[in-house]
Amino acid sequence: MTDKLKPLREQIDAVDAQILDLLSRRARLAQEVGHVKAETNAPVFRPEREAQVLRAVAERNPGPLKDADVQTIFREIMSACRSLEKRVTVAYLGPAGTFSEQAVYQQFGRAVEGLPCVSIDEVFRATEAGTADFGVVPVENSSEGAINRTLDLMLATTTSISGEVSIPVHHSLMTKSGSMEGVSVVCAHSQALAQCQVYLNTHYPQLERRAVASNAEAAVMASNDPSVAAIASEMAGAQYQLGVVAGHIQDDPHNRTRFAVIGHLKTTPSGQDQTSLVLAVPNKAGAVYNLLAPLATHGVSMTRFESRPARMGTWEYYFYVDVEGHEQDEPVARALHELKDNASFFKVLGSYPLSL
Ligand SMILES: O=C(O)C(=O)C[C@]1(C(=O)O)C=C[C@@H](O)C=C1
Repeated sequence: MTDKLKPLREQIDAVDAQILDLLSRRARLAQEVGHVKAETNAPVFRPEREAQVLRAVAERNPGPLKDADVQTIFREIMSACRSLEKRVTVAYLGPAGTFSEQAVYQQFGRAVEGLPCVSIDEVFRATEAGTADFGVVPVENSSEGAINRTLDLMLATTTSISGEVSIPVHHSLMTKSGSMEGVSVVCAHSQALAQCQVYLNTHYPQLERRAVASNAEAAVMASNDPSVAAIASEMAGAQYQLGVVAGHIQDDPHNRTRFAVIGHLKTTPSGQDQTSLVLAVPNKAGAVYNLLAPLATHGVSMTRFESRPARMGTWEYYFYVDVEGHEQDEPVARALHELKDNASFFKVLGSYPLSL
């Protein structure tokens, strides 16, 4: 067996040496890009370029590695190269171990400075103030719908959206001991409790359910108190040394959360983009129909439509609309121009690459 392995391992060593040489060459090129950018004060993080690189890698992938795995490797390569130009700071809803932190790594790779914040408001504040270069905030969950606080703050602040990340959300029930003996309360973020209600009703109907600020906070509580069970990601459980009682307990096995990357960057078209808008119309019959007509006229697809009360006591609404394409793409630009004329309020939240 060893005789057969030896020559194969020698070949792997030789390939690794080549990979390392190529990586160093790539890193030096990124450093040069960094110098050029520094001269013109150009932004280091370019999500549209990174999306193009990752799409090209998947298209060129000859196998046998899976496209998603090759993309993960290249995301980390770009992350490390980018950090030679500048290590970007990204604010997210903490503490460490939340799905928001996972979303940060999914978008930026591991070579970033994560800035855990206590609330979604704080993520917006840190990003607006420039304490963080970017922020990552939850926008919607496939089972529970929109995260209203995020929608309200997108309307109210000067940040724009420069990317989106969608991640699978799998919840586990965890305790300090890995068993449910002596447990009287289960803690989690209210969204997670809602996403696991069928499981909890079936298996633990007698347990008190307590909503806390985040699933990671629930994990911290469970790590300090054997009477507390937490619902959180296994990543959070591992971070706080919890034992898993049951995994994948969310009612919807395909449960996902979409996150937005917010900042001050305006991205240029990547070829496969989406544009997010907030609109309002005067409260009269047919107004919403007329508002959206330009999208159909110019063949622009709407992928999301969400309404939020304007909170002025007048039964007026803001509409959060996502359309396919970049605001600089000709049909989108035309449609937006006409939409703006029909709307009593119009704000482009951002155009950004579709998540992979
Ligand atoms: O092409 C650039 O603008 C780079 O800075 C290089 C690079 C990369 O490593 O490929 C790194 C960071 C950017 O976000 C995009 C790409």
